[in-house]
Amino acid sequence: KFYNETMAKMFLQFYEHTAQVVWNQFMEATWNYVTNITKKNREEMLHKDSERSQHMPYFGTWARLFKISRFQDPDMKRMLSKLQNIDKAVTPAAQYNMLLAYMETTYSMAQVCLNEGPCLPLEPDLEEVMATSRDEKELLWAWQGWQDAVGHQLCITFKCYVQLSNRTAKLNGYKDMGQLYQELQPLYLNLHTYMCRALHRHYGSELINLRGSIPAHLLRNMWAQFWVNILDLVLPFPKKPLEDITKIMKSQHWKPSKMFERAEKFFTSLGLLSTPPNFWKTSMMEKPTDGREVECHASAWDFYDGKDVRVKKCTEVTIEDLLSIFHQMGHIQYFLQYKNLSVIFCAGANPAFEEAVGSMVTLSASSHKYLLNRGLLSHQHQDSEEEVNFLMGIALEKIAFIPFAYLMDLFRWKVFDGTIQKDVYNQEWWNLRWGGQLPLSWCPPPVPRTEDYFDPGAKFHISASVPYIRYFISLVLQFQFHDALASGHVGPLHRCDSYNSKIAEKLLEDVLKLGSSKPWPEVLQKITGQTKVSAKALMTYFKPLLDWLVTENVRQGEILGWPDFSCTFEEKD
Ligand SMILES: O=C(CCC(O)(O)[C@H](Cc1ccccc1)NC(=O)c1ccccc1)N[C@@H](Cc1ccccc1)C(=O)O
Ligand SMILES: [Zn+2]
Repeated sequence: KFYNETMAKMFLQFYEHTAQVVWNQFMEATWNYVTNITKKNREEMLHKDSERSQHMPYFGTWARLFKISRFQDPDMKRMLSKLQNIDKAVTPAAQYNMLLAYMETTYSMAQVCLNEGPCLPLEPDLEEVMATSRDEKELLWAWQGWQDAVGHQLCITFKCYVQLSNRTAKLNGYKDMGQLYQELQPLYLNLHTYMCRALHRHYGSELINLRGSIPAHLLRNMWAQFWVNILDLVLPFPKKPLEDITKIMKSQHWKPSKMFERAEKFFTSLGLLSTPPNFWKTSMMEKPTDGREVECHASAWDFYDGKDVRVKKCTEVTIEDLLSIFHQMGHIQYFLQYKNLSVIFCAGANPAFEEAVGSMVTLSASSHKYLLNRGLLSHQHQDSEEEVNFLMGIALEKIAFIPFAYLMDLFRWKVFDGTIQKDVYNQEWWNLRWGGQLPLSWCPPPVPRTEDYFDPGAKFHISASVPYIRYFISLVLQFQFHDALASGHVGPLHRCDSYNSKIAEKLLEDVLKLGSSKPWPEVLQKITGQTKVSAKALMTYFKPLLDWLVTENVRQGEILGWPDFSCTFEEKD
């Protein structure tokens, strides 16, 4: 075993230089593929991927020769220990990477064809139908079409992917998630109970059984993960509807570039960094119209050369996409802040931090104050009833998301640890979603689903094998960050807008610059003063809504608690 620090320093510098080149080339090749899906670009990406997959274990093995317990320098110790575990992150098998590419491409290219006439892709067409259609049959057509289009093709492939994955189930980290999930239950349960009654009023009892589930296609989101598009059906005070920001954006002739400029301006208003000039040339901000096939799911890209950062998004002019752009610019801000660190530390304190930075900013950007100042709202003030309506809108995006984000990786961990066998993937997915032992989101499939389909694959992160628990933790974390930044703010948390806040700058800058060079509890403490993720700030934010919901549910004589699972899973006929 080596343990002299000079040797280790040279080793790390050698790793640093080679890793930067390998990662930059891999990102470039992957970018070329996802923004122009062709056979040639796929082969080039897979070639660079295999180089990356070999580079990691090679240095991982070498790093294990160092006895880090003998070292003094904490950064050196942390770098070497990260390197010693680096090859666990990638599966070298080439056919594994080919499967991944195939699944992700299948998702991105899937379309639903009308009997006679065009075939519709997910973005923007099917998502538009799901978000805006008021015709239950049309919603069902789009929902079923998409599940079948992707689920059918991935059914076999996903089984092979699981076979090849050497992922060990990370159930251990799971226990404290369960604790967080329990903490949020009262909020979710009250919201769900209220939603059932409100939707029952609208759709009638043939579609909504009063004490239980809401069919997945009625929530106006392809995955029933956000319910904000049915706000008009469940508005607590219907006489005081919220202004339609998408309509206002369109009437003001917003363009995608303006949406990106506004998001960037928010970060610079906090004294954070602006994007480099090439960002505006190299990013893909709209779906190409030259016939290229692209992967539309939004993402932010770091090319590990300290200057090339990009966003890829098929932007539509809607408030949902504006907030999504804030989320992407949060990733970009992290890239810019940690760019001078060793490539080993060029990541967020943990994956949930990466997701929480941008989402935290959307909390300010969704505030009445920010939108009013930006000319996106005209009503000067909100009375208490309008405030409840506002909080309902945010809750349909953030609270409805809780069970979905929780079960996405609960499902995958059960698949990887063998609890869920491959002959019942689809049935177990739907059981988790609306039946079973955990009170989850109760959104059953509107039509019977069989094992000829793999419906989880209809969600990007399953097809692209992107972990999801990061979004569940980010949901709690973003409110904790928002609350920390609001420390100078007077008034309720949901009215806080950190735009131009100098306190925010102080808190955020030091933290983002740390990348993953420090243990995340230490980083959390720097922002919030606590070392634990806590749902307290989230519950404070929604307190006025929860009070209203409890009163309303009691008034309606609701019996809280699990609905009767009268509708059992339809056996395959
Ligand atoms: O998927 C996203 C946004 C895309 C992303 O920014 O999280 C993206 C996902 C992705 C895409 C391709 C490969 C890997 C991950 N993540 C990034 O662009 C990213 C993440 C970490 C570091 C750098 C970039 N949001 C989730 C959940 C969500 C999050 C926030 C608000 C609403 C909804 C969803 O839509 O279901
Ligand atoms: Zn993200």
